[in-house]
Amino acid sequence: MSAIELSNISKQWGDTTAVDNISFTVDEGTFAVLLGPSGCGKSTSLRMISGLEDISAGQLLIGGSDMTSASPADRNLSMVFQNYALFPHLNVEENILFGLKVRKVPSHIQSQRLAKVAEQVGLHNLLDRKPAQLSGGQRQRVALARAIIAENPICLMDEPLSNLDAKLRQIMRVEIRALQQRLKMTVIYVTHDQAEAMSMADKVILMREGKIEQEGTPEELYNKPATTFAASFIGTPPMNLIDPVAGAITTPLLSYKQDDFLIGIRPEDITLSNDTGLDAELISADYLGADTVVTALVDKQEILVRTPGKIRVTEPTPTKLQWKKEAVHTFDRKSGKRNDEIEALNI
Ligand SMILES: Nc1ncnc2c1ncn2[C@@H]1O[C@H](COP(=O)(O)OP(=O)(O)OP(=O)(O)O)[C@@H](O)[C@H]1O
Repeated sequence: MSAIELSNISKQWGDTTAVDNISFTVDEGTFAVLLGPSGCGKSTSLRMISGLEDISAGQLLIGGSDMTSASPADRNLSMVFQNYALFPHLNVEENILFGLKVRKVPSHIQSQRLAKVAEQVGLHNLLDRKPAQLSGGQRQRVALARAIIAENPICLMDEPLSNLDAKLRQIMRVEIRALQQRLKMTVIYVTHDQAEAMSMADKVILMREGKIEQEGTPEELYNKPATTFAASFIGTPPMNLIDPVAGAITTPLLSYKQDDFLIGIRPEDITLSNDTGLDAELISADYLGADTVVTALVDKQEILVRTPGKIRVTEPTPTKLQWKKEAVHTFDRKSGKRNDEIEALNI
């Protein structure tokens, strides 16, 4: 039985359809990420699961029970928000215990759980502090502690790391994932950051304009993007989408019906060569430390190549691009859908 099951869920505001007939399941103990660009309906979907927003159509099951119209309190979910929603006048301990006090949980149980949770999230030395006396990461931990202490099996998180700097975000990603695995929580986590989704998720649900574009493991989305949208949303830099018949690309990249297809090749799957390959011109380089992302021009199409070490490009430099046949993805030009029937050729 799935922990959460959405069937044909929609959200309508007047003429606006924010969420359009989506269905997915999240198994117990799974870390699921709702991923997609701004405005695609991630937060609305999460808020419908939490009960903070009504469901316009469809059915929501939590632990097998119909919760489509249940009140938020009856759903037994915890929630962590982007702004943490801490009470400024309460100290860390009072913030963490707030929900248990409201529910009149006996005080000896409150103390036991507080000691355990404060240790788990590393707040045991800061229980007397007010939120204003904490760093961003510490505030985030208080919000997490408050969600965990409720001991609800399911936790919903809406962009919980977006107020933190890049370094702390990376640390907290690892912490949240480790905590989720240790406590065997079921998590649904909203983000627009594909790197966050790739590093944390068991299952990614990629949304676009209120619909689900693709769902699967991070590896599935990376290795077999179902559409050009998924291909260009996952990966940094994203997959190159190349028009094989534009301008001077006369090399036969595809075996037939070339003009119906686009080919996709990830920057990390292309190598630069002096001998053989597709003629190109290097026009710029972006040095990242361990590697360099160079921009190569083939006719008028820019193709990004991730190459090890440091490369400098001071003037347009001729080169050749090579890739393996297995690295080529093919997509229908009109629908944008992946089509593995098309045979790509080696370069
Ligand atoms: N209360 C509302 N009334 C009308 N439209 C709304 C309301 N809330 C959200 N929307 C619209 O619904 C769509 C989805 O919004 P939602 O906040 O779910 O997107 P999101 O993917 O979470 O975006 P972001 O990453 O920017 O938070 C957007 O077009 C938004 O403008």
